[in-house]
Amino acid sequence: MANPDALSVKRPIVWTIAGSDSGGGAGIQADLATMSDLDTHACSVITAVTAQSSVTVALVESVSSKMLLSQLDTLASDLPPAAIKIGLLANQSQIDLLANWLAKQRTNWLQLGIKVPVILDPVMVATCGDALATGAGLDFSPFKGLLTLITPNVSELAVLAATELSSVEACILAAKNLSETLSTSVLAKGGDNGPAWCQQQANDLLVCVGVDGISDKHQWQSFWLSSKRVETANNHGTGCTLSSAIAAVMAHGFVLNDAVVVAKAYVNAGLKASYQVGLGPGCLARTAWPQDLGEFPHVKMVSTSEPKPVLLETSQAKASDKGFKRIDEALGLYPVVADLDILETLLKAGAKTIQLRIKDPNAADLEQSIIQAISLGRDYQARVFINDHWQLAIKHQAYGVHLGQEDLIASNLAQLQSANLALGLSSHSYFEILLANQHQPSYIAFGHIFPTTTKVMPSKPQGLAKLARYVSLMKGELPIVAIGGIDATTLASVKATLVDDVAVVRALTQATDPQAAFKALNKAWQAEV
Ligand SMILES: Cc1ncc(COP(=O)(O)OP(=O)(O)O)c(N)n1
Ligand SMILES: Cc1nc(C(=O)O)sc1CCOP(=O)(O)O
Ligand SMILES: [Mg+2]
Repeated sequence: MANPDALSVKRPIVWTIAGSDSGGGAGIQADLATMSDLDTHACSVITAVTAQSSVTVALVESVSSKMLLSQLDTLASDLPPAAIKIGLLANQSQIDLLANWLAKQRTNWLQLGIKVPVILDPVMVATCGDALATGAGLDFSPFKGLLTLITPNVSELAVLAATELSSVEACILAAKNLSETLSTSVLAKGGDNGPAWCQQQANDLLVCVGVDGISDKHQWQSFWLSSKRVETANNHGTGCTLSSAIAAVMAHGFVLNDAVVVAKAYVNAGLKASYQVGLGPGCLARTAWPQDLGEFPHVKMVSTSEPKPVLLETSQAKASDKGFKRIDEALGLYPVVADLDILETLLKAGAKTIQLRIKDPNAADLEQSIIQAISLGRDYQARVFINDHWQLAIKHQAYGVHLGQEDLIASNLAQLQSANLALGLSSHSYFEILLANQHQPSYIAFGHIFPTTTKVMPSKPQGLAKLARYVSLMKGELPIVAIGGIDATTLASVKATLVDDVAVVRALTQATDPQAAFKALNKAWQAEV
């Protein structure tokens, strides 16, 4: 069970609707290789056949409307997609036909309660510089409201926006305008050497529009995703690989923001292992689901006061100065409780880490409760974390503070760090793990693993397969604490993912004998797998 792949029940179906690249590095060929490498079953709808090598596109022939439609209908009846990637559309009539078809299917799927993510890579030119689509300016507006994400590179964005993108601000504006015009999230890719402002490193801009299952604080926001540029000439098929990886990861049930960062890590790893073939740019290698944190991008929310992406050298140096207190002993079974009686009961039962979580900021005896919880922690030599109320935690010198991603924006982390408090941060996705990890907290909580009634969550239950993926990504970096719906019946399966620690609320607070419940659960947690 430690191997996340072993937890995938079956290969979800992903479609690529794109053109054939006879050279094998891009188009349908790159898409199928990527989708298969990322544990999905790939189906193809071919829009055009290209006579293409690494140095030239000799001929492009689009398939007939009849053939395009027949491929779509034939697949839909037997191999319905969990996600769709659209690449080369050879002419305007293909755009119109596909948009019409998608609009009808979308209604059918929605009636069945199915939402199929659609990722459009607006391919216009091959890596060798030759044009692939015919017609001066393709009009993608028929796709309005039908897409989940569009992934133009900076040059394609400039064509779509009919303007030069010579500054960061111009790029942000064009991406936001495109997101409004097509009612979709946008990933504007700065990976190819483009304007001067994006040559130093690879900066992609993600504009989030109505993304399912993410924090309200990230909705409608834009983020810079920055990676060091991988110096290689072998970049043929990078855009195809990225967009098909996004579709494949979404087909596994990850939210859009996660799919984008995983796909970026996949492309970075693929570029590093890329190989020369033919006389022109060679191809990306297929390196399977990324498990190396170093391949993932740095994430920065765009604000009007700080619109520019970070300079990676500087931000990495800063992060290492900023690390929060390391926790030497495992947190273990970590109860999260709302009052002092149960806090003391569980300390008596042997809890060595515990959290006081009082959600009402106007609770009459809030400060007094916090003082007493901290003092009880000292009496029982236990680590007491205070949820949310970081100023009171500093004032009364708690062991640590637990904050959500939403709380991060309103908290002063520098103050917490200089007071030498430990910091736990919540996360609910790869994307939030990256954001949390950039603050170098003492641990990262990840949830909710199973359904919970303790709080209303914007995200879906993550399940064990995702938990195992996050654990394998973060092993050796920081302790990961699993939370949400964990009880005596699920504890063993959570432990089998090799997660470091587990936090529980109801399994203890709603037990008839919380002390006995703690002892039993703790024994099960401490037992060898
Ligand atoms: C260990 C642990 N993990 C997650 C949470 C949730 O924290 P947060 O996202 O701040 O939500 P609230 O608890 O404040 O509702 C937690 N408290 N503890
Ligand atoms: C407080 C909390 N935070 C979560 C997160 O995923 O961030 S899940 C959660 C509730 C956990 O309660 P129970 O153990 O009763 O399911
Ligand atoms: Mg909180």
